[in-house]
Amino acid sequence: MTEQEEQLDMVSGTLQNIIFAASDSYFKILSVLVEDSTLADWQEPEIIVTGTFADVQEGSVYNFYGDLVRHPKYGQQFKAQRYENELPPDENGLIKYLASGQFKGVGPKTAAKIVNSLGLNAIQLILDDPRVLAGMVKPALAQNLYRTLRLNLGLERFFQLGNQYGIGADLAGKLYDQYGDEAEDILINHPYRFVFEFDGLSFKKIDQIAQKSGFQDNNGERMRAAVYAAMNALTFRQGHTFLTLAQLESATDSLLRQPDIQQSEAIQTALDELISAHRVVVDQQRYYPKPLYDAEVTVAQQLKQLLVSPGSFPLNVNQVGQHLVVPDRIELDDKQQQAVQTGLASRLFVLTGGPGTGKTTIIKSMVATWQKLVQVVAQQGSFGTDWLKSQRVRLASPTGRAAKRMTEITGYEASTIHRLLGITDGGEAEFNADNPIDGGLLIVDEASMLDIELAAQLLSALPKDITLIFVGDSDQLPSVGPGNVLADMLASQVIPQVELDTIYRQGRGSSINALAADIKAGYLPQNFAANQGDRASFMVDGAQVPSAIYQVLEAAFKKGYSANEVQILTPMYKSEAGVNALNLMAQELFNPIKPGQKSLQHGQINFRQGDKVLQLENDSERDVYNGDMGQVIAVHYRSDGQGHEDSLVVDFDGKELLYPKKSLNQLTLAYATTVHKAQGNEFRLVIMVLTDQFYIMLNRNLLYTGITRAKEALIMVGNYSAFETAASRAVPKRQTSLVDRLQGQVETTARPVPSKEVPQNNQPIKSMLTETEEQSVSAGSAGGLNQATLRQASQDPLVGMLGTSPYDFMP
Ligand SMILES: Nc1ncnc2c1ncn2[C@@H]1O[C@H](COP(=O)(O)OP(=O)(O)OP(=O)(O)O)[C@@H](O)[C@H]1O
Repeated sequence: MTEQEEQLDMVSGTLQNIIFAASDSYFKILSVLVEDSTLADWQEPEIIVTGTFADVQEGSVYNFYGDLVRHPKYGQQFKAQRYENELPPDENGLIKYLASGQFKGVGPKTAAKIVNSLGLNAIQLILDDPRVLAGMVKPALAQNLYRTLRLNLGLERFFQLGNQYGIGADLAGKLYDQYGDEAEDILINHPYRFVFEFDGLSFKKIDQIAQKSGFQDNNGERMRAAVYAAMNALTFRQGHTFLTLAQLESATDSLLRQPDIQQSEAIQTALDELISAHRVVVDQQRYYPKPLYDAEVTVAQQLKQLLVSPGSFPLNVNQVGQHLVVPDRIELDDKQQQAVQTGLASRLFVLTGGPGTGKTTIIKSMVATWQKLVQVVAQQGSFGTDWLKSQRVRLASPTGRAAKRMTEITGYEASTIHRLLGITDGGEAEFNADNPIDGGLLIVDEASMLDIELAAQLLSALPKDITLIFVGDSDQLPSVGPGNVLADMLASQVIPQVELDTIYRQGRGSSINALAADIKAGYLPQNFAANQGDRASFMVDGAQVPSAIYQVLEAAFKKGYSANEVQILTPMYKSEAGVNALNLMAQELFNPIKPGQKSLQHGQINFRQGDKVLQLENDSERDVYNGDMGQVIAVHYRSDGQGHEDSLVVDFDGKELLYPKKSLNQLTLAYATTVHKAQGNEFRLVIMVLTDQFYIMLNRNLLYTGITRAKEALIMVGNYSAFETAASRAVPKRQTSLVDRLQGQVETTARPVPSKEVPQNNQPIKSMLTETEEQSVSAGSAGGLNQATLRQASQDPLVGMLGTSPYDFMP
């Protein structure tokens, strides 16, 4: 017992009633009839006990260890940190317990036989090894008794064991869920297995557990686990799909923190063993975690297959051009037109370009043109409605917000990639190679956010003859997970691609796009400090940054901007200019607590109605994903009779979700977020904060991604030197082999397509369009920007909407 434990109070009593049992954890609220306790001034016959409990039985006696706490609404209750099932203290009691009916097939006679033979310690002995029952009862009965005892007592025993190893009940519950009866054996004898199989325990923690069990530093299991853990940590931190031997050695060294001369040899041995066990793949001296290797190979193979697929109705670029549909009476420029034509004439295509260059316009045009082509082909080929359905348009994006925007713009249903593939939270996808999705055209927007594993899942689940188009800005931050899919596809030059580079956005937001272009080129423009119609910079010294941000925020608030329209972006969570501090500052301004208002406290955050919040985890069942933003629309208290627990109701773009208090770790305030979390989102006003404090985080892609989230106005606050450093510093390169694989030896008939050339590849085997059809060409022709298009652009509904300028935000 630790010193801390000795200070815990104890309550012993009969469990009367389980008031609440959470469905997704072992958290329970119990009503207990007190028989004994160390609580000095507890006089009541009953006490409420809360905590993490296994399959506790009403009517059984338990000892609870913990503290008496005062709940703001429910008064005093006992918060248990651990507990034990008090087993009957004498042989008669034990016989009664075993014969109580809980254990099928065990009557008073059998129970007496067991207790007489095994003594008072019978239950422990059976749990340790059910073979002690041999000869006493039939094997089937012995198995059944053992299983029921395990179910009733195994988890409790594991909770206690976990406690000895410093593992909290929550984590112990998760381990037990994953491993069941085996959990105990693994924890004691093979703890390093958790590194490979269990998500939620760090190597350091596992190492501590193993040390308690007597594992030596040079143990082989330990070395293999250390190499693998170091490999995973580094690939995920840096976004690499593979590491060099030197990188791996140094990462393992720093994880073990005991570099000595033997280390390098031990690492090499561990690595060889990991390779034999198919946990690590080595290919041309590049060391990959197996899942990343498999994903990369799958992506390369699938992309190459698409490149040579004939498609369901092959067309050449001219035929597409003749049926081009351009919405909004815009005249596409040459590159834009080339994008639509090449995109739809190829089976695989990548469209890239900065903000305001027309990517969305092209998606709209592609969808409309595709619909038209499908109609024409259906008529010519006398295809029925089934064929038409099979050619339907699918739209997807890595984030919910971007998918919603695609729907609004195209009028077609768009979804997250997770939803498109039916990916559950365990990572299993409903759609895969054996059960592909349907559709003739799939457009994936915000493709810069696609990591190698999600890309592999997506590509594996596509029909072989689909037309696949990726759209994204390769200068934005790469995906959070490993891989560099969009940039690699572009760099490979084997996939038809077009880069749009003329910025069309007029009015508000246009000088932001020009600034983005300069930053992309690696520098801040001369006019950086000079305020423009839609952007301003507010450069101050480090200590003044928070008050400068406050002034800008206050001005935005007074100008009538709602919290949803303003977004503060900053690189990190900590520090006074970090996400956490700025969120509290903005909350006080935009949504201060009112006297008597309901609220829920979680950590440092006090959530209340009206708060802008951010989802931090993927929850595919409820279709809400890491990075989605919503608004708290209600706070419910249990004491009001509303549900079993205090909870929040959050509205995510029309979808209302309930968050019981225990799941509030899935949410945080969203007035300020990191740039990473804001990827795929756009806001009317962005306040971009960079200071020298964030030096290690500063790079071009971060700044570029941050400022291009601003649709109308941008205020930059911080140190000039920080902005300058960010603009000048290229993002660290991710180590991947996708470019090599795409350019590799696998046969492909596709040839690289330089962006300036409209390719004549994918020539149809037999055109399905007749001459007459081809002549009945509709809208759209190549050409530059004319007066009509300029008028169109200036009618952008966002232009001049607020009648404010960044000058209004200056103190
Ligand atoms: N060829 C063109 N002629 C005139 N206006 C155009 C042309 N192409 C696009 N535009 C206009 O430019 C603006 C920006 O285009 P669009 O939204 O398609 O760009 P984007 O690349 O998707 O930008 P973002 O990524 O910032 O959303 C729109 O108002 C659009 O109507």
